[in-house]
Amino acid sequence: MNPTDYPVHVAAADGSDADARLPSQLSPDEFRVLASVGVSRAVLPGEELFKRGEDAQSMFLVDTGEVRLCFDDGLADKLLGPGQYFGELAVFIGRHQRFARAVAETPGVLYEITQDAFQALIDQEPAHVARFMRRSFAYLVAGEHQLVQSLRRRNEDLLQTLDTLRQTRSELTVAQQLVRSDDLTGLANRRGLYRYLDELGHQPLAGHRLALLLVDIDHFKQINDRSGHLAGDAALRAIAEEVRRMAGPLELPCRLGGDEFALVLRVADRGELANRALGLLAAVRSLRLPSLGESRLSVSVGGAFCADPGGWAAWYSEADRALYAAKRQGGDAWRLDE
Ligand SMILES: Nc1nc2c(ncn2[C@@H]2O[C@H](COP(=O)(O)OP(=O)(O)OP(=O)(O)O)[C@@H](O)[C@H]2O)c(=O)[nH]1
Repeated sequence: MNPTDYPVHVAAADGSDADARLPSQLSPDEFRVLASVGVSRAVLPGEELFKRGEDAQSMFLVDTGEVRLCFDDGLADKLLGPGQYFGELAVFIGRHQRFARAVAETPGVLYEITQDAFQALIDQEPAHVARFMRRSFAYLVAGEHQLVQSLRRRNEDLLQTLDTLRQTRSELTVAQQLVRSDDLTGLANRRGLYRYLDELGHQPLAGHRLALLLVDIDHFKQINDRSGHLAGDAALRAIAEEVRRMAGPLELPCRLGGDEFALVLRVADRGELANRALGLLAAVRSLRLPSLGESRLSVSVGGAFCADPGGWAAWYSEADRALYAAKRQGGDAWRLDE
């Protein structure tokens, strides 16, 4: 066999080939020549020949028994048997740190060849040594190539996993948005409102006051009864649109449930809050929905300023009191709880 034709078999980097054997099998002739400059040494199972990271000064031939090379870093171990060699870089390139740990797997006999002994062999048997080195380098290059391939495959797997994670994250974001919004109107729901209030606690208000407007449709039950549930839904969507239009970019329009909506606003003062509430009353009053025929829509609005966004219950009940004051007034009106 041509020296470079030796089948090269390197254990897979994923450790799937734990019992891989190096094909670095020496011919009896090569073994004899190399062993002639080595020192024979008997080893017992578990005996450590060198550690990973240790300064390398000699190479080894396995005469009998087996030796395990442990690379760690997720690479599979390699098991070497009679006629195989390892640690050869120590005699090729001189001092370097060992890549692996070598441990005797079974009782056996090894030949240890030092750098000086190898140097002497180069002078005595240049043709043999040249052939041996050529074959060893071919093996090392092929091993390196397989390692690069395996790292590339691993990298591709990682990129794919990353893609899947990104997709899952965006699906999660969509799912979170759905969980926090109302199906019928697309406005935030109660869960969305609580989340918004949580986040509000950490944001500066820049000279504004936080205010809540509670909005409830007047006589909505009658609308459903007279025009049907679908017409009622259309009315809810149309009013939701007006509530949404009334909200600025940092403000939250939401549907709390049934025919009740809420707007969390940032206003300068009472006057601005009144204008926003009156604007909403007027916008709803001017709605004309074909599905409602001659029936007109109106809402009642209750407002309250907020002392603490964490104290939602108190804030809500103040706005609710104002809302019912507006209802008692006959609806289509707004009141502020002061
Ligand atoms: N079409 C429709 N109706 C709903 C929906 N959710 C709740 N409703 C109805 O909204 C109505 C609310 O009625 P009430 O709470 O009595 O209020 P109201 O008739 O507006 O009375 P006032 O508030 O006192 O003016 C009920 O008849 C509910 O069935 C919905 O998603 N779609």
